Amino acid sequence: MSIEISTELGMPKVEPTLEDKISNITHSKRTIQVEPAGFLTGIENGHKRLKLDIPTTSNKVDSYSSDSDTDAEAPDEKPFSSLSPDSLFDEPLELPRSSLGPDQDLQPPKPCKPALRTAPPIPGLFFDPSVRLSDALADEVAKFCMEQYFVEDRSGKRINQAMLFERAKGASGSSEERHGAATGSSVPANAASEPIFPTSATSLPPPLLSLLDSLSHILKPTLPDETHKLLFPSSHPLHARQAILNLYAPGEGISPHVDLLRRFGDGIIGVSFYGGCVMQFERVQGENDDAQPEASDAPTEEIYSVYLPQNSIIVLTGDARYRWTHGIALRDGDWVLSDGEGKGRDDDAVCGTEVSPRAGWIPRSTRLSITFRWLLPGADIVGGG
Ligand SMILES: O=C(O)CCC(=O)C(=O)O
Ligand SMILES: [Fe+2]
Repeated sequence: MSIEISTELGMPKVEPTLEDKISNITHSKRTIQVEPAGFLTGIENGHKRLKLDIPTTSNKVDSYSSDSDTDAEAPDEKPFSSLSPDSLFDEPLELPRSSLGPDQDLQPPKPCKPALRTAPPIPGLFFDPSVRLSDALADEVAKFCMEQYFVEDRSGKRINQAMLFERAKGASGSSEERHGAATGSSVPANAASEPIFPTSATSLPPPLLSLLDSLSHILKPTLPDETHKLLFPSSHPLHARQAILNLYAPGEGISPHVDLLRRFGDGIIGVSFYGGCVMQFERVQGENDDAQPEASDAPTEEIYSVYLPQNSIIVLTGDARYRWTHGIALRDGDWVLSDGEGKGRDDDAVCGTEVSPRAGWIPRSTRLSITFRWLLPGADIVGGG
């Protein structure tokens, strides 16, 4: 079953519940699938899945051909083809806009500042382009996700987002149960006002659990101990994880956002599959200043762009998670500093009509991302009214 949902992209000040999102959205674009793993009561079947078919603007030409460029009510609709409804801004933000037009697909946006290939100096952001999943593991995980979640629905629409949940260990019910296949019937039409998660299935599917296991090993030597512990606690974790899977066609992206403050905790892991893209980080002005108690040394720039190659891993904690937005511009490709360049030096980038000879245009291909986040207490109580 499909449910039409829509969202105002002018973001609400009060964080919406899933029910709010289902009932209030008006401009959204993603066809999403929710794979519940059960921490709400009320639904018997552990394999229900919810598809939310959202009016799409995934066609990049459409997104630029509209004459509503100055439409103040939907300022963020055009530059991005996708918006995770689970990752809304806490405040509206002015979005960067690509200068690409429908006939300029392979033209770089100008003025242009090529993206870095290494981590920018944002506290709490960990990224090392040489630390990657093996091709074999990446292929296995991506293949599983594609076959399991990114199928066409009955109307032929491509699903491009799936959310998977686990249950916190120690919560009532068996924490050891596993569920893999996302098969079964859809939720009832009034799902938005009912608990949508079953009680039986309680964990992420095995390929994602082994991905987490590998990530723990791969990241161990590169992360500070406390960051590694935050992401991969050795004893039972306090919180349940959510995995959000996003599939991007070339030209698609995600609006700059801070992952919901009251729904997700600190410590976010993002993995890129199939293709790379540039992720842009922009310091949040003012609004989230009290989200985290400790202040940090201010980086010199307000905006950084970083190229995330295939099979790479990025970790956001602290400031990077709470005080900086992340987003992916709607573009067919990205200007990226050449290999060996971009060690975080400001003078590597050239702006204006010239682009640094040390930068190259990397066309986008299909990209799958898997993002792991901790669900905060109460974040599982969605849609129950
Ligand atoms: O695709 C990505 O890497 C980012 C996804 C994201 O930020 C989100 O779903 O909140
Ligand atoms: Fe996000």
